[in-house]
Amino acid sequence: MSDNTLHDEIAIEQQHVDRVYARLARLRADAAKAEADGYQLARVGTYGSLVERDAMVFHAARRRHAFDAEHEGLVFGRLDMHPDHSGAGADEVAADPEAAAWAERPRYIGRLGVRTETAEPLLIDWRAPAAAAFYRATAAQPLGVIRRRMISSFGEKVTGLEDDLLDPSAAPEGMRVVGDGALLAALSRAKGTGMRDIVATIQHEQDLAIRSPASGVTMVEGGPGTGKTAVALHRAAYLLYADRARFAGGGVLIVGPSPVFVEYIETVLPALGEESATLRSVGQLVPGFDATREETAAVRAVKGSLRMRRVLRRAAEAAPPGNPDGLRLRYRGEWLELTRHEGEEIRRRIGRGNPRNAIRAKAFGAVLDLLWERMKAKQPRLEQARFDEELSEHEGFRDFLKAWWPIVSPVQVLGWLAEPNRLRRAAEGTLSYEEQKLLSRALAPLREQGPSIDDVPLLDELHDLLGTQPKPKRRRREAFTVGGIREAATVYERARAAQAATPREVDYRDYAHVVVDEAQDVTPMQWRMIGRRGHAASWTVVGDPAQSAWIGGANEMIRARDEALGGRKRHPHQLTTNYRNSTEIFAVAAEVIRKVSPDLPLPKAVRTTGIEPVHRLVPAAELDGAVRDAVAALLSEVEGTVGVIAPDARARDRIRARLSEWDTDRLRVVTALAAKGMEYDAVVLVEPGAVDAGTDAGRRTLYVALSRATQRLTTIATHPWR
Ligand SMILES: Nc1ncnc2c1ncn2[C@@H]1O[C@H](COP(=O)(O)OP(=O)(O)OP(=O)(O)O)[C@@H](O)[C@H]1O
Repeated sequence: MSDNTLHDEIAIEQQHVDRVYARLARLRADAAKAEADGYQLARVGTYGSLVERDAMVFHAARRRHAFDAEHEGLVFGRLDMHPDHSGAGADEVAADPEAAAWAERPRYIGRLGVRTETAEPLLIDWRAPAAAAFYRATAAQPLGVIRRRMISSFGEKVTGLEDDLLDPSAAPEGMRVVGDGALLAALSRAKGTGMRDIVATIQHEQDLAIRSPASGVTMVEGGPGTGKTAVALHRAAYLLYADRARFAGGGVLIVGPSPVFVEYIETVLPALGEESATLRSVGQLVPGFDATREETAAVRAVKGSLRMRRVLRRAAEAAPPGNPDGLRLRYRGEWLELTRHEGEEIRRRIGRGNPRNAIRAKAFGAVLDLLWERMKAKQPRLEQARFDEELSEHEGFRDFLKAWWPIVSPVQVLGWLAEPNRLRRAAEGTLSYEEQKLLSRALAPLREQGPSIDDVPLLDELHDLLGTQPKPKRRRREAFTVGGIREAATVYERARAAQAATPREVDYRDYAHVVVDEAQDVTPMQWRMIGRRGHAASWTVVGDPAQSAWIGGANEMIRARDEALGGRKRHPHQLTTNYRNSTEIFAVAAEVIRKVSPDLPLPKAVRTTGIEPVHRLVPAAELDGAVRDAVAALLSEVEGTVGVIAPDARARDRIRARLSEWDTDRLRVVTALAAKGMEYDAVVLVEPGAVDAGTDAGRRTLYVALSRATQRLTTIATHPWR
């Protein structure tokens, strides 16, 4: 291919790209005008014109918003199709009648759909059925595509082209083919601090998972770097496009392992033009908590186990600390008494299996009834209503009730279990002595430091077990009545007011779709917490069992997951190519995981750099200095990010302090656990042997840590570890 050929072909594509941008400018101006006209209509003042105004303003504002969004690489693909458009696929035409209109001319694929004034298609949205061939066509199955072209741009200027000739026998004379691989070019680019969308280079197997049916459960598995997270996010965008009413209306929830991870992926959906999904890390899923503190694997195994349900139920039903010994008070010249034992009898009878905060009034009633029986015998002429009223006002009686059946919060009840004797009573027969010791110690920091990530599902469970105190009913004020006079309002204003009056509850639980990333590390108790928010949802669950650090029961985890997902139909997908690591880097990670699972099918890394990872062994006293040297070298060798991965939180904090002189967004220091799902151009892995710790779960975490880098990997150890 000569430079001239490329130059000529770029010029051809530039013409089309210019047409698209010109049309977009026109549409944007039209939308702004329609919005302004809509407001003008309001002056006319008839009811009909108000309704019309509402509709106009609403639609125009939405369209303008879509056109205004920044579109890096707005046009990124072109398909030259076989003239006999049956090649486009009968199914495709049936699903998208426009596919027929596209068969005759090149299809341009982009981030949104654009048409000419006469409704001829200029650009097709990547999520539309007619765009599927861009991602799915192969030389073996061209799906009617003769040439697939990837178009790279900078702003509105076309800068490069990469072609795949999929059906040479059908190529018309003079069809030119340029470039040598869009994917590899995309993969070799340095990464920024946030994940990028892959809309221009989605691969066949990924596209199948992205466009998997909207109902049921799409399960995506694959090794490190195979694009599971990318697929999950593009799938969310696809669902929001394919059935906006259902998914934007009900909401899409995306759950990731850590806040660092959420921060890493949060720009992908906006880049795809989607803002409406809710992203949360597992520690942030319950309103009011923003937990980041990690637990050791052993503590996670206890806190994450389904056995905690029983322990928590017992704790939720137990007498509170400071439970009074009994009640003894003087009333109308008589002694009224309730022994501690009687109080506990009532607690057992009324409290068992019931949310204690919600049934407080019932418990108080039971005490009053018992005391009334006694009083009645002594003062037969006293009326019960009078007795109830007077006693309820009695300060001594009220103090007793407050101490005997206080309103308690989930944090308080979980905190009670830090006390070994209390924990023993709740965990007897459920947790071993060793587990109890571990748990009570791990709960000690709760009060001072707030909950750990693995406390949050326990608090969520307790929230349901304890219930809430019923609020006294208030009369509802009508939204449009002010000072007793009903205001007239437009449909639009009413719709807006209705929305404002019923915003999504703080603890919204009715998501239409839930995406769970890094599912291999979701503990059974976390599955319950996530499941509560997706009772009626369809699901996308992505993960890699080989990267799991969970040392609790594997069956228990699957059972909890299946309970959350219910009996919905599963659509399994496997991803097999590692797009992140160079072959040299992935070879080191593969060697580690082979020790745990010799027969595990591993993904194939597609990019070779010729640069081998560096493994340094240093005396303990030189460890931190060696880390600093490695960081300094890598920051100058790669353009993008450098991740320093420490074996645990203590080492992370120490190293972070030693590296504080580099005040750059390019440098990140994380624990091996927090490195889950993350990606850096260069990685310095500190003390791999301490991550491994001689256990299978440790090796799997080491496998994760070793597979984070795209370009360079340096390990620094004080003991041999390979
Ligand atoms: N089709 C593609 N085109 C270009 N880049 C891709 C493609 N698929 C994946 N990538 C890139 O490969 C890297 C790994 O993707 P991603 O993080 O989604 O993988 P993963 O399977 O979730 O990895 P892990 O399990 O290790 O966390 C990302 O930088 C992503 O942008």
